[in-house]
Amino acid sequence: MSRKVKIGTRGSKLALWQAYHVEDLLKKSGLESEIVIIDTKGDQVLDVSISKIGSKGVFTQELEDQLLDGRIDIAVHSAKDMQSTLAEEFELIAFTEREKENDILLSVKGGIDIQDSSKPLTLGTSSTRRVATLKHFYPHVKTVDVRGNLQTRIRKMEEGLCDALLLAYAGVHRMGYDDMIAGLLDLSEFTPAVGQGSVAIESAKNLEPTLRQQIIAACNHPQTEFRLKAERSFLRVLEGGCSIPVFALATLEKDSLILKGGIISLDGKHRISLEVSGEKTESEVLGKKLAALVFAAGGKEILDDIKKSQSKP
Ligand SMILES: NCc1[nH]cc(CCC(=O)O)c1CC(=O)O
Repeated sequence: MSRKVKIGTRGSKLALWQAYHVEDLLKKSGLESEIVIIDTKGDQVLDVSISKIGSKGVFTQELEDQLLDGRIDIAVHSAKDMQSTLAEEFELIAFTEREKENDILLSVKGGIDIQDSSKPLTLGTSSTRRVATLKHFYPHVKTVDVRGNLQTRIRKMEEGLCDALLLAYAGVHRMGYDDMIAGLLDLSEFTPAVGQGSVAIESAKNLEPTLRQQIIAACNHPQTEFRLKAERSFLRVLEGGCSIPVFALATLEKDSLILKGGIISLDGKHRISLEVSGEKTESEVLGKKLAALVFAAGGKEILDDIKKSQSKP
């Protein structure tokens, strides 16, 4: 019998759900675990835009410190919140089975239809990708910035800040708000953020090899891993932090992987979305290939413009 796996997680409700999910997967494989809640800088400054405090590692730094000194064995994250490039000492060892990767509309009132441009509609979101996507496909829709956890956002919506929230299905489903879902958005328009819908397990590279292997066997979903590796390889080239409207979605058809992805200008005017396909075992190569195509098609200019506008005070 091996020792208890120490699972590090942030303390938000979504993070805890994810940690319990990993705990369940470990348990099914006969691995005991305990959950260690770790407060991160990102948790302390929820009312400040993440792009203002610098997105790099605000939700991961404290977890990584504890991975390094062995206070925890693994850290559990929403895969989509993970930077595309980790520091040398760390790696993502497993990706849990992805759930529906769509964005959705969440509302307490009926009759929410983004197609209907005859009625005013205000959506709450704080994602640059979602705002830019709306500007591109649904310019009649107004957006309002809404932050905080799901419960807080729902309260703000109920207070009248917006008609509906635009969110990831995964988080809404995990928090048990399925019955408030007013519509699933089309993947070809609202192509999700890289990794959306899967939980990533991070470890230090010096984690004991047998334990590492047991955790992978218990938690990793190989199909999801192929998909996320392709998407993350694409993101790595685009260096898209969470404040850049980059999107990608890989799907598998038997052994071939289809990777769609691109970038949108902040004003929604320019949207580049391309597709590559090949063997699933070539996922990382496919990600780089797609990135090169997107850059060549004008993505480089869009990215440079966004970076320029965001570096202004
Ligand atoms: N951006 C924050 C975030 N990070 C992970 C999720 C949901 C879970 C997931 O997509 O895996 C969310 C909420 C959202 O985007 O609506």
